[in-house]
Amino acid sequence: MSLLIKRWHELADVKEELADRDWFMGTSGNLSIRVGSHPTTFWVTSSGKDKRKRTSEDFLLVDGVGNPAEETDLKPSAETLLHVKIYERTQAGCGLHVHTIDNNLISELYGDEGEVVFQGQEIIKALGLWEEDAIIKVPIIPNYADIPRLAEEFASHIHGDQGAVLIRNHGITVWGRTAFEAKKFLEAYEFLFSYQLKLRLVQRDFQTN
Ligand SMILES: CSCCC(=O)C(=O)COP(=O)(O)O
Ligand SMILES: [Zn+2]
Repeated sequence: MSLLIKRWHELADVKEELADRDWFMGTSGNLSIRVGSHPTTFWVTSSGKDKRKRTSEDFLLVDGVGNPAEETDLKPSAETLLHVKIYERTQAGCGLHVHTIDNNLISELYGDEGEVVFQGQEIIKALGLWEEDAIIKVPIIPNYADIPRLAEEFASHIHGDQGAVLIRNHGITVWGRTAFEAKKFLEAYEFLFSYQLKLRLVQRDFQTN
């Protein structure tokens, strides 16, 4: 099997797993996987599709600036430019963007602070930080409607082959060296968000009773 096809299936499998979690509400979300580096090419989800369905039109191959690399009627994700920034600045192999209620709530609750900070959670080890007192900070950026502006702001928070940025009241974009790693990170972040929200609710109930 060619690398091109192998990566297509890898991304399709990740898409299926995230769909099983119901993380593609209302056609939201977009995914990408690197195919080449010299020059950069990657598979990216077609814009506006129901990402819970598995079809031959789910992904199209784009070049290093996000334009289709082959003749196609498919339109790359409206947010392809954010994936471009990841591959331009890092050796990352995969980028995942999902809208969940939890990541939207966290982005709104901590948006004015510009970041949300986690510490003292075992799941932080899934992000590659194994120290007992490891701290994880997720930047939160404004949801600019202008995608080049959003992509520039997003890019200012890319500092390595793995990372995550929350877009306020929009969603999260996570990247990693491989599709497996990016998915693992995404799941860990969503765990932390869900925990934090539930903790705040329980604490509030505890205080009022
Ligand atoms: C339908 S949600 C608005 C667009 C969006 O934020 C998104 O993630 C999906 O857009 P795409 O063009 O990638 O389908
Ligand atoms: Zn989005």
